[in-house]
Amino acid sequence: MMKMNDLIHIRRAFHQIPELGFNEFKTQQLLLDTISNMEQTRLQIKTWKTAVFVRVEGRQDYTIAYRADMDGLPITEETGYSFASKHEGAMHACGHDFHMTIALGLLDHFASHEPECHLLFIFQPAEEGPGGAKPIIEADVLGAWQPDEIYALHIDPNLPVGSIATKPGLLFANTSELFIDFQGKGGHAAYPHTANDMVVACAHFVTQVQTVVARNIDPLDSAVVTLGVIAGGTKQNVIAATARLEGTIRTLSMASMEVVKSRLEAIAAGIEASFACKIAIDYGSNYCEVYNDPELAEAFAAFSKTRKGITFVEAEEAMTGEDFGYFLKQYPGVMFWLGVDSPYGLHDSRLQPSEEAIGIAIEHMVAFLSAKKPR
Ligand SMILES: CC(=O)N[C@@H](CCC[C@H](N)C(=O)O)C(=O)O
Repeated sequence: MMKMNDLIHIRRAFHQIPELGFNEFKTQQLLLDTISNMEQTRLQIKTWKTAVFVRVEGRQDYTIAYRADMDGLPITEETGYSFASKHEGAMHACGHDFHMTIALGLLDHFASHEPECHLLFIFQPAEEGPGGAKPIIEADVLGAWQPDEIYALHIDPNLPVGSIATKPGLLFANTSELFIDFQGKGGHAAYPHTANDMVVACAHFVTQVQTVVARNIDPLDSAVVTLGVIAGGTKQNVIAATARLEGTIRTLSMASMEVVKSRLEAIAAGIEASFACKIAIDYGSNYCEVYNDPELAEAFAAFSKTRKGITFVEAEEAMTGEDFGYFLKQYPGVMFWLGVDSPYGLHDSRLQPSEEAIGIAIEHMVAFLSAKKPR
């Protein structure tokens, strides 16, 4: 059985090897090595691309899945940790090192304590993009291992350690990535009349995008358009022939997603006309909302409220995205936040979640899954 020290060691090992979506090769190997040291009698293991699936045979013919995501982000770490990322320009800045460690702690427990229901652990690649849940479902990778219920957690830096938060129904937003390429005519800085400057066209586009939510979305609904990358040009005295924006759209309803996309396209058409350029919009990968099964979420909340050392918090809807939403479209289940009390937030190069939360989450979910009966 793994001890707390072993789990901290594993979390730090994951932390040092963050890998981007569908490139989680070392991460997959570390998962498999760790799982191979567990009691094997009731385990069945399979892999698909960089994903790992482990089924634990239980007493009742009812399967509860638990999902942990595996990928890191293209962020240069600035935590100052002795166990900081060894992969330059990549970091576990969204807590997936925690998510995997907690899942391993649970798996280790149930490998040597027969669970009431069958358990299915899903170590899923590419949550940050392009998305691993949908391809797993579409390729029917689970086959006969179909879950009856599914659960997952996400660390929450804003909540104190010992907190668990969720809500029935809508928890996270619909998302769409956004990649916008501007193509014009470059030229000499001193001859602007011979070119059409894509830095200026791009700047106009960025400014106009700020009206999309403010002037098209019902204030009682919610939407976000964030442009996280702006790039263009090659030299200070060369007029840029191209520019590129990268971002993401978040909406609580699918109707608002369609409104945002059509407004972006209308703005692009206007900029194309006024700057005599071409603009191509690519929506990359899209995630559906995360919608918790109301009955299961109420039951999970009720259980959490009975647990000593746990403070249950009624969550608000968040504009984060999660491709766990695709699993929840397929199987009833619950996603919840785990308090990790970091002074810096998710996707911050200084994210410092408290490792104390790992043991708390494992204990909580061991108790929950041990008490869980088929519906
Ligand atoms: C929990 C979390 O932070 N998830 C990510 C999901 C990103 C999806 C996709 N790459 C996008 O940017 O739209 C998030 O940023 O919310």
